[in-house]
Amino acid sequence: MGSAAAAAAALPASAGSGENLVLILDYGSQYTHLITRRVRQLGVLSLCVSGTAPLAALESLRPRAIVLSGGPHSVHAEGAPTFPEGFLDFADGAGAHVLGVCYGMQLLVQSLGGAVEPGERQEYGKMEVEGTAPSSALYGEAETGKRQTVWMSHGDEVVRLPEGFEVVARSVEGAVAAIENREKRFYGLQYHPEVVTHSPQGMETLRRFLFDVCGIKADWKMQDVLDEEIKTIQSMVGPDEDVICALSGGVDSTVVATLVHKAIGDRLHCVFVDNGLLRYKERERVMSTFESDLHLPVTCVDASEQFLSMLKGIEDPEQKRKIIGREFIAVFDDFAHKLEQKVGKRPEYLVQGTLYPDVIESCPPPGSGRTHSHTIKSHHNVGGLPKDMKLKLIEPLKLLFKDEVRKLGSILNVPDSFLKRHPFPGPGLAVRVLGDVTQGNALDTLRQVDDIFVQAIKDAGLYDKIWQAFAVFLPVQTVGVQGDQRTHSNAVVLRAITSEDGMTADWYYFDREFLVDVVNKICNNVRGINRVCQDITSKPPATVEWE
Ligand SMILES: Nc1ncnc2c1ncn2[C@@H]1O[C@H](COP(=O)(O)OP(=O)(O)OP(=O)(O)O)[C@@H](O)[C@H]1O
Ligand SMILES: O=c1[nH]c(=O)c2[nH+]cn([C@@H]3O[C@H](COP(=O)(O)O)[C@@H](O)[C@H]3O)c2[nH]1
Ligand SMILES: NC(=O)CC[C@H](N)C(=O)O
Ligand SMILES: [Mg+2]
Repeated sequence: MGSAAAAAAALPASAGSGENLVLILDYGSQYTHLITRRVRQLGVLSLCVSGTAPLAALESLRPRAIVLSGGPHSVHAEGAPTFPEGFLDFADGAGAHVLGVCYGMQLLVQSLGGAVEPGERQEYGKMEVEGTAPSSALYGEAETGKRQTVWMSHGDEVVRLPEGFEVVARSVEGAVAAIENREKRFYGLQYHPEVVTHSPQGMETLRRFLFDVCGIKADWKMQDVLDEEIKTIQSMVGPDEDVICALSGGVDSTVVATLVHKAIGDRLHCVFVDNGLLRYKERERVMSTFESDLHLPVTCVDASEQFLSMLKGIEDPEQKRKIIGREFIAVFDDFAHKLEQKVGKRPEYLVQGTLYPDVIESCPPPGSGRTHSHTIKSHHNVGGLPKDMKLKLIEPLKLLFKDEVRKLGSILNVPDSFLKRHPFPGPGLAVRVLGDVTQGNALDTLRQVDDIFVQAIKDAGLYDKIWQAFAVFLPVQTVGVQGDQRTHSNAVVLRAITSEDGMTADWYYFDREFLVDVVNKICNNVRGINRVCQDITSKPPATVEWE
């Protein structure tokens, strides 16, 4: 998975024939997914695939426009990623428009016979660029001679253009900032238009590229996504077939369950698994709110002993994730068997609330310098799935980001009390108790700390301002003094982040009074904790969860 072929296979019917599809080829920039998001914000479906994917996969997608992302490599470096073989001829033959961003532009220039060299100085951060050509398609005549602020992050620069190209903007330092070969439909930007906070006109440039240059239509709307997904599910699932839905009570599975229920009604059977790794009173909350607020019947399977016994003594984070992925499927298989006995036919499909970031992060594209083909972490519902699984997956949200799922949910009239919930990972507290989850009283201790922290955030009216907040249990004991007694107890960490989609994140800055109050509550109420720390690392370089 994670390859262009997988993306092609997952292409929803709502993507149409590709005539209004934008493909982002990833060369490892930390901003690649931002390009995908900006294009979607303009109402156009965009998909992100590896920049070194085989050409056949791109051909089947038939995109109208292809954006080449930035990347950490120099085009001269050994092993620097390059186009799929035959890419330039394919783009030409298919009439696709190609926009290279930073590394993408440098790769385009070098491949077409121009020259890229290490610049005399590097340009990092905000920079002024000036339009230099009235004929420019990206800027238009009105921008000629005008300056705009843009976000630069490069060491190499274009020193000679390939034949047929024109410089249409330069930085005030004189570096080539934008190029065009309108006849061949090749375009390049040395800066990052997708970083709109620092390139304020970046969105306008992307808009011009998509609509004026490529002639793409903004036809990607959440209502259409919903209608198409419902039709697809209805045609996939036979009229007498029952389907299982893995329901966690989180945003994604709630939206997906509501959507599939709309498609096939009561042939949908939601299963909520108590894996022993849930938060304080989570099971009770899910079971009571689902029937009362959403009118969706749910079966709760208590598999906590099964999960915890398999996790006993396991310290490696990836191993923990794989075990959890496997046990989830074992529970669903078992449920399928029981349902077969009841309804007379074995369910073939399992619905999951898998999102685009789960797929991107579980299976980074090969050649992407950001990850160097490393799996950052196996999300239990993607990379953690067993290879021999029998149930086939229905994952209608697989191409959506979290905020897009929230929009879809509101079209489906899912109440805000579900849609505004902070994300909670399927492996649950197992990725928040570092090391062996069964150590001592760790899980119960963490449940109490987490509940105090999140409740304090709600009481302070901060819940909706924060994207995700939780506590982490450290297998570390430190010395403290409580009630005049020496203690040697565990430390916990509080983590609260802001984010758009969980792919990048910043830490949330609490007032001193808030923190003082929370730390007091934790140390006074939770036995076995005498030290509280706050995680002030963004993503990157950290990830959101600790494991
Ligand atoms: N305890 C659980 N029981 C059944 N299915 C689960 C459970 N936890 C996770 N899943 C399945 O795994 C999928 C991915 O989990 P994930 O946490 O990303 O999504 P979510 O729980 O639906 O939403 P959120 O990210 O808001 O928590 C879920 O959509 C659901 O299908
Ligand atoms: O369902 C899930 N299964 C998983 O295995 C998993 N791992 C991380 N997360 C959630 O994903 C977002 C990004 O987290 P990371 O920066 O830790 O990868 C954050 O919102 C995390 O809580 C998961 N969700
Ligand atoms: N941000 C980028 O794409 C950088 C491209 C290349 N690594 C350079 O430094 O010029
Ligand atoms: Mg969840």
